[in-house]
Amino acid sequence: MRLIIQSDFSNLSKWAANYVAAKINAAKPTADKPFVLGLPTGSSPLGMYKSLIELNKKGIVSFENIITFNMDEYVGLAQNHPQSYYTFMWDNFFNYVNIKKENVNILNGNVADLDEECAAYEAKMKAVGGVDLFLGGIGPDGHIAFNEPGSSLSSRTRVKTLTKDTIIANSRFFDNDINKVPKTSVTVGVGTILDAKEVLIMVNGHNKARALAQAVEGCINQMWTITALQLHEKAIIVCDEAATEELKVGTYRYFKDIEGENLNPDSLLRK
Ligand SMILES: N[C@@H]1[C@@H](O)[C@H](O)[C@@H](COP(=O)(O)O)O[C@@H]1O
Repeated sequence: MRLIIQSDFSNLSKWAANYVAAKINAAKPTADKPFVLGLPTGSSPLGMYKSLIELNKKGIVSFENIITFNMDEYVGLAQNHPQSYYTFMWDNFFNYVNIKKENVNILNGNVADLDEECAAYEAKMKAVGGVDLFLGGIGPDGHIAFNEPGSSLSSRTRVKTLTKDTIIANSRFFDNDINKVPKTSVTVGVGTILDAKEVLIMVNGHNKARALAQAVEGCINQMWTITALQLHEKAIIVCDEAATEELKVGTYRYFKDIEGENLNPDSLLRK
């Protein structure tokens, strides 16, 4: 696993966006050979989406031949609800880049048969050749997508009940009222994420420090589902200084030293 430590959220976001753009450009996607991205919601990826929109406007990266699969969605929230992940994605990213609507995939949490929806999502990912790069954030309890503590590390796309911690954390988007937060979600599994050719996770802020320490220094275990990333052959975590608070000094220095010039976001687009 690589750990890229950036000074702040702005540089973390720029690094992640430049990495994504460089990967897309290196793959030279076409209509017949599209590049497949896995995408998250939440506050962690917001800066990256802004940077990608800028790169797209400047002609540095195109989303014309990109297929996307979002990680998760609430169950029972109308698609046009301001807090649905569908609305989030169109408001914060898709409306501002040259992506084709038919190439966007987001789980529908309003269908009668959610199990069928989840199975079809997995099948579609496979049909397009699998995810090339899965992007993500993590919850303060180390959950990835909505794979809450105790989720199987080989889980696939399915319905998940949200924990009290997540409901409380996400109530900030629902007038701070936990009763308004949906109690269940549909989410890709840990196994689904591990199947991607590459995984890039963004972690920022003090409230993620314990989760980051578990992810990098902890043992692989189902109570911190992000630790499964240690099993992936090409995993990167990009974080800010605030999130490193619980890392050992030696771990922090090790990754700073080993990444050297790679820490400069501009170096990614020069290659
Ligand atoms: N399902 C999402 C996760 O995919 C996300 O990583 C997490 C952290 O959100 P934030 O980035 O806002 O801290 O929130 C939710 O639970």
